[in-house]
Amino acid sequence: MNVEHFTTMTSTQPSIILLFSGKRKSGKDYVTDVIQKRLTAEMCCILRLSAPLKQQYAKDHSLDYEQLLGSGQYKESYRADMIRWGEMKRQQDSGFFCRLAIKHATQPIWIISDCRRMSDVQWFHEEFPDRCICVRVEASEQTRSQRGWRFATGIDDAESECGLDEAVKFDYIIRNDGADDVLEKQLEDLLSLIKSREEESNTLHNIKPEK
Ligand SMILES: Nc1ncnc2c1ncn2[C@@H]1O[C@H](COP(=O)(O)OP(=O)(O)OP(=O)(O)O)[C@@H](O)[C@H]1O
Ligand SMILES: C[C@@](O)(CCOP(=O)(O)O)CC(=O)O
Repeated sequence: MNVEHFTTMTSTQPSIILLFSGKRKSGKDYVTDVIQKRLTAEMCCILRLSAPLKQQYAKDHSLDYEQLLGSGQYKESYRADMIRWGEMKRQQDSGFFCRLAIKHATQPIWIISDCRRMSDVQWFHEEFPDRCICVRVEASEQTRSQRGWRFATGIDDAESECGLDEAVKFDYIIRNDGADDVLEKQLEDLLSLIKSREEESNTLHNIKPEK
């Protein structure tokens, strides 16, 4: 699908928010990067709830923020402690990282690439009613293992990984087991869904496209 199909909005509010979730190494970053490229960085930004978390955690613990953002072993060795640290903050204020993550966003389409908890999904639905699309990225355990995933007790069986396994109705589920043509077809379908929801949302919120 061409980017011209999507409108440039004059509003400072987003017209659509894609709430992405998925297990470790399901390919959330990979898939969201491809979608952003299709929509262009002018139209669409990727926001990570874990970015402000990792930034503050890196500062407090004298760690390399860039490596915590990456997909390598460095991040994994701090994951359990980052989860603990983040949950302490969330207990005081469940929207803490959501608010920080969206602070500087100006594009009309937002991708939240790492929703993990019901409180994340609820926060966005409450703050931005009628603008959210819930997308799940799934890959088999075999595929995830090939990408470096190993089951870790206390991580893969905890809320950070399982908080959205039930009780969320996903608007779209992407199977990402590595076949390019299969992924491509699903991305086409998702882009069509985004376009139609964007039109509905703009009508509902009376947002006018730029001339
Ligand atoms: N469809 C794909 N084709 C090729 N490589 C892929 C695909 N999906 C994911 N990968 C690769 O698998 C690895 C894990 O993907 P990614 O970092 O996107 O997963 P993630 O769900 O964001 O993981 P985590 O949250 O555990 O860091 C990366 O090296 C990525 O490039
Ligand atoms: C600490 C944590 O934010 C790490 C997320 O890292 P990533 O999205 O897998 O790159 C997970 C969590 O918030 O429970």
